[in-house]
Amino acid sequence: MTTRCGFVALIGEPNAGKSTLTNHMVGAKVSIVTHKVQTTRARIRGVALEGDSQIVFVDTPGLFRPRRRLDRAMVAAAWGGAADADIIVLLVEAHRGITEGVTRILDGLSELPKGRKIALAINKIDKVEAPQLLKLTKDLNDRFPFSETFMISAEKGHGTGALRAWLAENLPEGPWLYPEDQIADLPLRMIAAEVTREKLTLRLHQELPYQLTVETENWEERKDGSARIDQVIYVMRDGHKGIVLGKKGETIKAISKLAREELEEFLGRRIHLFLQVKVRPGWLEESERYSEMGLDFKDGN
Ligand SMILES: Nc1nc2c(ncn2[C@@H]2O[C@H](COP(=O)(O)OP(=O)(O)OP(=O)(O)O)[C@@H](O)[C@H]2O)c(=O)[nH]1
Repeated sequence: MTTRCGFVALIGEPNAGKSTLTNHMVGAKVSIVTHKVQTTRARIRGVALEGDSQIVFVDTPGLFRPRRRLDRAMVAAAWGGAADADIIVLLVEAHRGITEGVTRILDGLSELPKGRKIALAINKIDKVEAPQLLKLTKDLNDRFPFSETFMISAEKGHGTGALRAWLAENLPEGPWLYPEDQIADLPLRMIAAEVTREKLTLRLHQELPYQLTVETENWEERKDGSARIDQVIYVMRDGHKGIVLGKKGETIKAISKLAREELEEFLGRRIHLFLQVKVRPGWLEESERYSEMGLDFKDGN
């Protein structure tokens, strides 16, 4: 049997639907989907199997205009991820069309070395009528020579099968990166951290959630079928620690409960979740943290 395997980078503006598409393709909730933009901080991968192909999805952070240093690292990571991938898929929102952000991404694509397959996926087609969709398809293809165009609804699953099949056929021949029986376990620690970060984000609406990170430090399988998961929530300042903990620890308790419930549902078994809050001043500026968060595409592959 000839196997195929490779990386597929999903790029697009914030909210284009990259996480939704990854989740749909992989069939598990690997990255969080919220209405807030720029939630995808870590480089979360999902692995999909299609026939003899193993498709490793790279869910890049949004390509937006960088401000702080971390933002710049994210944009660089997104382009780095795209440049290293075997196939790039640009997601454009059907109803928003060619925005300034899309124009910037098209310019960026033109600067990448030639020869790589770059597909266009027009997403959220459920929001537009056919004539508008056809015009956008033509306009985008006039601007960039895409290998292929797909019209999809990541949320409803329309057209995603065709995209997946095309990706599977176009990846390079080679051995699978992940043994079949390990695929399910692969991103679990990351998923668990993302679930907790999602609950924190939803609970603490202000600026704060963007200034914290969650790491799964320990994962212990227990004989009774349950699992113990230890996580650390890193914040920037002592004051933030107080906010995350809440009065008499009420906030962290509520977050822990919500995260545990979602994990139990996702994993289908009992979970003992232990959260700790630690202050790590200036982590936003610590460059070594970026690679730990998976922001350097070349690290840890
Ligand atoms: N109507 C419609 N909504 C969609 C579709 N795909 C995604 N969405 C919605 O669009 C929003 C953004 O989707 P995400 O998957 O979080 O977008 P993203 O590109 O990962 O965003 P960032 O992580 O911020 O870069 C969510 O509210 C999704 O439910 C679609 O096909 N149709």
